[in-house]
Amino acid sequence: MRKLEPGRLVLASHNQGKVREIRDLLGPYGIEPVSAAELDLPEPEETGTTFVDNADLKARQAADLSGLPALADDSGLCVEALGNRPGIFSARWALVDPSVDPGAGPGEVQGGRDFGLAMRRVQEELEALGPEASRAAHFVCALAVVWPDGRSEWFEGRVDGTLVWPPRGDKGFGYDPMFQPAGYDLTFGEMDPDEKHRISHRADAFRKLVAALL
Ligand SMILES: O=c1nc[nH]c2c1ncn2[C@H]1C[C@H](O)[C@@H](COP(=O)(O)OP(=O)(O)OP(=O)(O)O)O1
Ligand SMILES: [Mg+2]
Repeated sequence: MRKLEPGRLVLASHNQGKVREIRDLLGPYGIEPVSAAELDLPEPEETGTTFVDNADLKARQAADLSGLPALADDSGLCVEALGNRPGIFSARWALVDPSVDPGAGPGEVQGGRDFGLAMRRVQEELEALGPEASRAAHFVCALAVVWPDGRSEWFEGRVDGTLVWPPRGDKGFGYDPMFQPAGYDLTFGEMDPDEKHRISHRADAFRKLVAALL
């Protein structure tokens, strides 16, 4: 299997929180990816129906446009009592434009995102199910590496936990303040990055990527 080389990898993500975490996770291996923003790559429409599909399409577009190997991450929060929603729609539930139905379909990803709003949407849907509803949830992360010749490899990770309300902490991004991983008293929003990187869905997927490609 081909190996990743330092200085020759595009990171196909437009989410600054995610880019920071992926740089942290790759740093110990001497890989400093070029970001999609630095190359001025457009943000593709995420038309896939699974995390892996969407990670693949984001990495594929970046590899095609740059001629370099590309890495993408598609991830999200799956709430068990909500039939694993928002799932692949996790970023879209944060869209501020109320004309976008957050569960309806791919929609158009534009405008601001507000994760205070997205977390309230999750909490309101859980409250509507009544006090006995399970608050179990998990994060999923799918990583795709697409080589310039179009071949690809995929790695998936997961972390289980519970949703808390109100949200706590401002260290992470996205839904971190309402997610408390199993076995911990802190939410991801309250944890130092090093601690999150030991247990997160992204770290789990990265361990598999590192074993295969580094
Ligand atoms: O560790 C995490 N902690 C908290 N929230 C998280 C995490 N990981 C994913 N999430 C949520 C928020 C994110 O916005 C969405 C992923 O959506 P996703 O399409 O994969 O990413 P994105 O649109 O933010 O950036 P991009 O597609 O350019 O990589 O799930
Ligand atoms: Mg996205």
